[in-house]
Amino acid sequence: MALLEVKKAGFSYPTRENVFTDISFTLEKGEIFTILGPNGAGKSTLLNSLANLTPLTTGEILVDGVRLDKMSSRETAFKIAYVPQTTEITYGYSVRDYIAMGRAAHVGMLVTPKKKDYEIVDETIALLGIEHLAHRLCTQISGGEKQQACIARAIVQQPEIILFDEPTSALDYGNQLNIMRLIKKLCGRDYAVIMTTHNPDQPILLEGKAGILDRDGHMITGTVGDILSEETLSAVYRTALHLVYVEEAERMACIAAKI
Ligand SMILES: Nc1ncnc2c1ncn2[C@@H]1O[C@H](COP(=O)(O)OP(=O)(O)OP(=O)(O)O)[C@@H](O)[C@H]1O
Repeated sequence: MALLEVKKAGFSYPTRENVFTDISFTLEKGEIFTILGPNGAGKSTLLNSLANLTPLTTGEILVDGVRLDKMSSRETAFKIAYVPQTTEITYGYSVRDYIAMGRAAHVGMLVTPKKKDYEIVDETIALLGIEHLAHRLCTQISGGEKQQACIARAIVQQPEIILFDEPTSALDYGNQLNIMRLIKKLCGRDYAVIMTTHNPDQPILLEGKAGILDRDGHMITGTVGDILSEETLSAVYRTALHLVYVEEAERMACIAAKI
């Protein structure tokens, strides 16, 4: 039995039918699934369903063989953590206390985290290299720094699957690559990761599985090597793109044609 099984998943909003249809894939511990697709294709909508926030219209999602829509929010929190695209942190918590809130499913909603919980929080702060932010107020940090705090909060939840919605959208280039390295490290620690991105180089760097969602709500899935082609990427982004092997970087790269 797979850790995550998505079977013929489909979703419609009352005002927007078939945002995605007939999506199927599986994910095991330690695997990464990167979702690409143009603006408005339905990537965040799919993640919302995978996070058990919005139920599918058709099909089903199973986690360890249990239907996700039958799980309570606490049961879901033990299995799945979600890092949404934007999080408004309006209260004046310190970054360390905000991250500690990720322990809620373990300690109880209104219970103060214990020493052991703060040890997990501090380990995660060190893992992300954001010690300098720990005692700053969430209301006084930048967008990219908030994104890093949200990622840390998801990790301390100690789920089995982490969903990242464009986790690098607010980050400088160095920190984008740090998050890619962190995601690889998380997979090495047996977390399964699903993330969306607008950067086709990211699935190439991460390897593993990928899905390309098109404007009609259809998704092709497979290994990165199998499904990322110049034809598919150029069609999805409606622009000429090349996949070239870069000797110095020892990898393929997605390069836009001259503009
Ligand atoms: N609450 C809603 N009600 C109706 N339609 C919605 C709602 N939220 C999103 N949509 C529409 O559903 C489609 C998919 O939106 P979604 O945010 O999932 O796309 P996305 O692939 O994540 O886009 P982006 O890359 O721009 O973040 C879009 O056409 C969007 O306008």
